[in-house]
Amino acid sequence: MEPALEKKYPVNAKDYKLYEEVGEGVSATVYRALCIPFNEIVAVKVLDLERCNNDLDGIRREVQTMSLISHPNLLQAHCSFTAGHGLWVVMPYMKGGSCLHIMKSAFPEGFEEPVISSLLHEVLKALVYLHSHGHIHRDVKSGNILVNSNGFVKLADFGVSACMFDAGDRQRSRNTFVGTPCWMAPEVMQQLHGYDFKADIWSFGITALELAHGHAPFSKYPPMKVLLMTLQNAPPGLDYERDKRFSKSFKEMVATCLVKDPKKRPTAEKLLKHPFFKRARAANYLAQTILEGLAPLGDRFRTLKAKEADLLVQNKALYEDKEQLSQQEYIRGISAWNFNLEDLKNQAALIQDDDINPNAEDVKQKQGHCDVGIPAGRLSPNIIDQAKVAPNKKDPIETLHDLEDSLAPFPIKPVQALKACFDVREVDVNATSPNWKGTQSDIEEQLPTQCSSRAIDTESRKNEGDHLEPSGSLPPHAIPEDKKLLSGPQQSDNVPSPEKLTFVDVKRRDHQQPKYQSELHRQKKDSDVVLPVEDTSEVGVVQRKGRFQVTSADLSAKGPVSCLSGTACSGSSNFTSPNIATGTLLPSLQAILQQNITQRDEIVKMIKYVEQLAVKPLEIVEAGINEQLQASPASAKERDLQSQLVNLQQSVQRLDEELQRQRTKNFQLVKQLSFLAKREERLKGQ
Ligand SMILES: Nc1ncnc2c1ncn2[C@@H]1O[C@H](COP(=O)(O)OP(=O)(O)OP(=O)(O)O)[C@@H](O)[C@H]1O
Repeated sequence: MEPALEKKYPVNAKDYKLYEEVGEGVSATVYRALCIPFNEIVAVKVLDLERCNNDLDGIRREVQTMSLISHPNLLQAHCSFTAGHGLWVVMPYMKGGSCLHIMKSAFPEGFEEPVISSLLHEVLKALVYLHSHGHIHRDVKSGNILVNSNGFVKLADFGVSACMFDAGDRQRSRNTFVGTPCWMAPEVMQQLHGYDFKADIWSFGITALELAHGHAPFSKYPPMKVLLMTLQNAPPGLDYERDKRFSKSFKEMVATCLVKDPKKRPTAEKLLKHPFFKRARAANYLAQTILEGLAPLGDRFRTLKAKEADLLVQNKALYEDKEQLSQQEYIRGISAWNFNLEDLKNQAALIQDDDINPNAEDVKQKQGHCDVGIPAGRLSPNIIDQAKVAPNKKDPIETLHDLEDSLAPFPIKPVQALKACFDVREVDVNATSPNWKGTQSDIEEQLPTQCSSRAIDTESRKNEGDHLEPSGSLPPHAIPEDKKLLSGPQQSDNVPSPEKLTFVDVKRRDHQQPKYQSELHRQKKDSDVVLPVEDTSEVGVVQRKGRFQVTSADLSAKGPVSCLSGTACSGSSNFTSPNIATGTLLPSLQAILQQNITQRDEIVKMIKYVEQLAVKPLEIVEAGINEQLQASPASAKERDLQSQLVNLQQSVQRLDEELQRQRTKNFQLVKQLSFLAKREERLKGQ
């Protein structure tokens, strides 16, 4: 441990004198500062708790991780404390700043290979340490690689790191969508099985390209487009004309990291043995090569900020263009993707015909070559065609459809991935729909059971605030029957298809309605597919996250809701209405009851199956977690199994909840049936 870290740094703001700004992130500003009692220059990262969007869990995680880790290549916090509505994190001052800032100031075309090797070698050592201690960094990028005045390299920013062995919320957070789109591994975007430390290896590969070119692949595109391109295109690599200057071993090293199948990526430990890192040189080499002649960090930061401002002024006409904004965020090295509706609207509007094409260079270089994620042969003709000819302009929803088709080889539907990107969660329709409340509609409340079952089957389902509910999906390979059980007509109506989704800014609805209607919504509204926002109110809300909801047209209170295939199941049916003949209702109710019983049986079967699979290994895992944290790192397979087991555990819990729900519904239906039967008898008697 470095001697400075053993000192007890004061935990009071008055003991620090803040100087100039040296960095800025999504929720934090970093200052050069003086620790007065020690007369020592430090960096103070001030996190604005109000700007953090209630992500206190994330902040806690960052501070916790920063103070627990201890490795020469990881930026460890000296201390942290709250001051006003800010959280101050005191850390060593890294005078050189981030590699991103160094590149932006002096190496716009990227670094030379020995520099890259030296930088990445240090980062890799940090990753080996983190992974062996059960952490995934999740935000590896040049903006988070800091260099001090002696050329020592430290990986920083644990704002989005996660612990792989954690139980509970933190474990579940591995199923969340965090990081920076350009550096984000496809499996993180896909959100199916969660992800593991191999996601860092992908980001490491992207960082290598960033250091080689001066920018990350796709960095000029808005996040939505980056998502599409990462999922659709072959992985980026060092195979362009301009990359001729790089060695074969560098190209190979990058290629091994940027494989879409995470299992095929090497571990950090294995990667460290790659011949490319034999070129790594000592810290003083870096100091001489990349730091010499650089202006002080504060000045560089100011210049970059001024450039950014200029860019904004110069592109006034394009001010609304998210590509510009995205670029500026990139220049600042900002990690998070800001999920607000305006972003969504602009991003959707930006997806044009050429947006989902691999760029010309890509096509030239990569046709016929596509990595394990989407083998070229398995690419839908759609994508291949797009690569060859310029298609007609399509609306964003159509584009999503195309994407859905073209991603058929992926185990997850892109809409699900996009839902994760939009960070919306599903809520129980019955609970939120005022039209399904009240005594008169008690029966109705019970009827659309299928509509709400989807709400349970989502991994983006979270409580408000920082608690995540159990992630939903069962590993398909673990339970082959799950497809059989959860697919088919019963499922189809539960899944809001892209054209049924409307993004609604709840908070702004009342006073900014015309402004916030997204392109997605407007276009569909025009074609009468989606209810006008005015009509949606709370009805049909299937997802909600913070102030955002996703509504489904099918859940309209005004129209009938076909929840069961071919079965009458109207959300607006009124059982007390004299217009409805009980004779026609009874068969329907009986059919629904039958469906419920069948479904319940399936769920019970599934629970049993999952329990059988899960119980024993889970005991072993629980007992072993502590050992693993201390002992040598588990193998990739072990980690994979652990991850699957946790998923299974969560699935059991989820299914159990669903079973309870179904039981209650069954009970109500039986009651209703007997009530109707009696009524019919009474009517016959009259
Ligand atoms: N200890 C440090 N010494 C010098 N500069 C620093 C230090 N820590 C951070 N910086 C600079 O401040 C920038 C923002 O810091 P940081 O990434 O930790 O903030 P953040 O809000 O977590 O940002 P993001 O989430 O966008 O990565 C960094 O990119 C880096 O340039």
